[in-house]
Amino acid sequence: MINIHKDPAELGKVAADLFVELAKAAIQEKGKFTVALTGGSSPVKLYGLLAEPKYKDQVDWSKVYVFWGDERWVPLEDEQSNAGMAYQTLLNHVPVPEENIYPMWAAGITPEARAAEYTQYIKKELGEEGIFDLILLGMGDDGHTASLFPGTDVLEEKEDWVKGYFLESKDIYRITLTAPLINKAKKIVFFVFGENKANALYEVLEGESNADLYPSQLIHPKEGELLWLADEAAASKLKVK
Ligand SMILES: O=C(O)[C@H](O)[C@@H](O)[C@H](O)[C@H](O)COP(=O)(O)O
Repeated sequence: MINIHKDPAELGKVAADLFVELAKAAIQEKGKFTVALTGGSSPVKLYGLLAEPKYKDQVDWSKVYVFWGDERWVPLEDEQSNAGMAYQTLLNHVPVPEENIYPMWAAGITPEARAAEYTQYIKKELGEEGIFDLILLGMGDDGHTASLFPGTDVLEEKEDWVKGYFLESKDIYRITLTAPLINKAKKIVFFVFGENKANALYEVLEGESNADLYPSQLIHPKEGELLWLADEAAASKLKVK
């Protein structure tokens, strides 16, 4: 399903309401809410809103467990760090216990080994099923999502939940949840803003199926729900709205 809104500010509010609603429901149902955050610029508005009293005060943050969909392999202080951005905009401003937060990057370990460790953290908090309550995703103008980039081997992954690998096109190590894990989630929400995403959004949703070229096509929850939140600019090439 796709929801198209005027601009990113409006979409931020829709996403913040949804986050609060899902968190409350999960906490009421099973005593915890598990979420994988996205990096990039798209979620910044959402994180800022969630840190405001209007939203913050509605969530029992002691029962929120925070993971990431992907990370650039840099320390948290680096301006490229997805976790660093989430701390600055959200996590430093809400009472979520530090032990509930699982950044992907860690010192003194390879991205590949960290991927195996991260899988264990997911199992510890989510159980062997690995079903996130919510996974937030962005999409690049090349159709990548998380660190599932066009033409990379990680797109073929069928078993592992987390992978660390060297991304030649960006000259950096990445660590990412894989499509098989993401697709187990109860709810997956994509944020897509801006005219530069219009072509990729059209190709992913209405173009021919080619997940090697447009990896966001790999995202189809098995039993959960998929929601695309787009602004008018990103949705401008879609035929079905
Ligand atoms: O670490 C990353 O690079 C991301 O998680 C990536 O998948 C991102 O979500 C998209 O590139 C969209 O980025 P923007 O929101 O900045 O357009």
